[in-house]
Amino acid sequence: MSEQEPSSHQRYTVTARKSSLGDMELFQFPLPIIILFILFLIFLFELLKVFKKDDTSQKLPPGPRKLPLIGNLFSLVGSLPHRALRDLAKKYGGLMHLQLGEIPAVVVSSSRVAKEVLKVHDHAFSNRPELLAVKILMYNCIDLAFSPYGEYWRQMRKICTLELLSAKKVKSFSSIREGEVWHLIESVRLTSGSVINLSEKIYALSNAVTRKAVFGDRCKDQDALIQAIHDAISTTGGFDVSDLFPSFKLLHFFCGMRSKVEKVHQKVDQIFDTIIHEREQSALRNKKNDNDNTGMEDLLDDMFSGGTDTSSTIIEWAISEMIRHPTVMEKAQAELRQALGKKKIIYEADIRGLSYLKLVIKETLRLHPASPFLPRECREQCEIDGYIIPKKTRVIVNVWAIGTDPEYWHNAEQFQPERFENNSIEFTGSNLEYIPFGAGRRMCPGLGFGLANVELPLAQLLYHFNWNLPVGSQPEELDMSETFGASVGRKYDLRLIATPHSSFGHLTGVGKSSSTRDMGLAAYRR
Ligand code: HEM
Repeated sequence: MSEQEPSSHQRYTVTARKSSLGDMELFQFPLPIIILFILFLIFLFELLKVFKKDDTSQKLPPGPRKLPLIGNLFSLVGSLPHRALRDLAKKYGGLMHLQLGEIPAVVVSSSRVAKEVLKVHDHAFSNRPELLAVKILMYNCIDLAFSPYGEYWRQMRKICTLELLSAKKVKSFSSIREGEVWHLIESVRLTSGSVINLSEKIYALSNAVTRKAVFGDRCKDQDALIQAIHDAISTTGGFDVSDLFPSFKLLHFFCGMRSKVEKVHQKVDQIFDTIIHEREQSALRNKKNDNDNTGMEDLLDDMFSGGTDTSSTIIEWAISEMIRHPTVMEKAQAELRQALGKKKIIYEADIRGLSYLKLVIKETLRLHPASPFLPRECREQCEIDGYIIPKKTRVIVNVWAIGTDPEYWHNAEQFQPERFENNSIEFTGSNLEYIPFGAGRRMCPGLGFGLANVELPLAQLLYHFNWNLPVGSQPEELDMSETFGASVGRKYDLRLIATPHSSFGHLTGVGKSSSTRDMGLAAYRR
């Protein structure tokens, strides 16, 4: 051993002395610095976990880098979710992985991947995500739209498609639609050239049709119920704090979502109680009279909440687009006025053969799908495009992004109904580049009813009136901003001036003379 080298005993003593010196120095740091240091270590640890996860889960679809706790939520700030997700998809592709708060999600933004999800692996993606608002409002998700995939859902769906929403049933409501549209036309005509809030009128029409189809004239609280359903729907967009951080119960409390939904639920619940009571009484009376005409109707209550907002939203967007594209409006009006001549009363059968009107509706549904997302959840681990989608991943099919994908659509964001001329693209779920009603097992069963609620009002509004913006506004100035909920509607109400079409002299005076008016309504009540 050389003189300079310490003995093993000396080495031990030096080390021990160093470490005891270190301890002393540590305890000399002020407490806040130590706390900050510990917090920093925790943050670092979390960050490493995220990177490590990214390393080990290479088979997840690509996506932007996730931050601890909030994941990719910051990427959604600043624009509406369907637009923000489309912009992200431009960078990361048609299948993208995101972490939305606590929720792992994949976003589908191309028709090719949509085909994989909604057709090839439809079975694996046929669940719905569990949303707080839906859980509270729909008595723990027992409704058709949000019930988990399984036997219960299958039975409900069968009854609904075969009995409640069959073509025969939809047709049986035609006199309700015809009568209510007559009321709308009358009320617009009476505004005689002043600016009207057309959004309100269209919404009231959809409510009235829904209300009458569901309750007839029996429910006392119809208006309150429809309003409550509207409020309820606005809470089910799926991007609320409570849906992105389901286990942070305290956060739900502070954000007020739970109490808001519970209030709406209480209102709906009270009204349903009254309806059930009334129906029990009526069933008893029917039983006494040996008259069994009850049956399916109770299920309708649950079903029709989907019908009101969607139909009115589509009519609003169709007219907005036509205001911005006057040549389209003129073409649609010319078709109607040519086909209907000078008919006073218009029935659904009269507009069945109109082709341009259908193109206008199709194009509106492409640019403004009432539901911009199909909300799904993965029931079992699945492989798509070589990537793994773990079980329970939330799946967001961006219907709007797919419908405006420039790879499939020429001038994708322009309103051109002619694009549907001479091609076989339909919204029945077989063309995956165009899915406003969804596709696969959970596709919308209310397609027929929904379209019937759009076609007749739109046709009559165009047939009877010419439409203009308030004086001084140019068509291209019409604000087309959107607002996000379960459906994407206009942010600002549509205010227009209606001028009765000049060649309809027969309409002038209708309404002033009650006998003419009654004649019209009687025709609908045939
Ligand atoms: C024209 C208006 C409508 C549009 C654009 C529309 C759109 C949609 C969409 C995109 C879905 C999700 C489909 C999927 O996940 O693949 C859906 C589901 C559904 N829609 Fe509609 N809908 C409309 C009208 C209606 C009407 C009038 C009703 C009922 C009277 C209705 C009842 C339902 C139900 C019950 C579901 C859930 C089906 C299930 O999960 O099995 N919809 N709708």
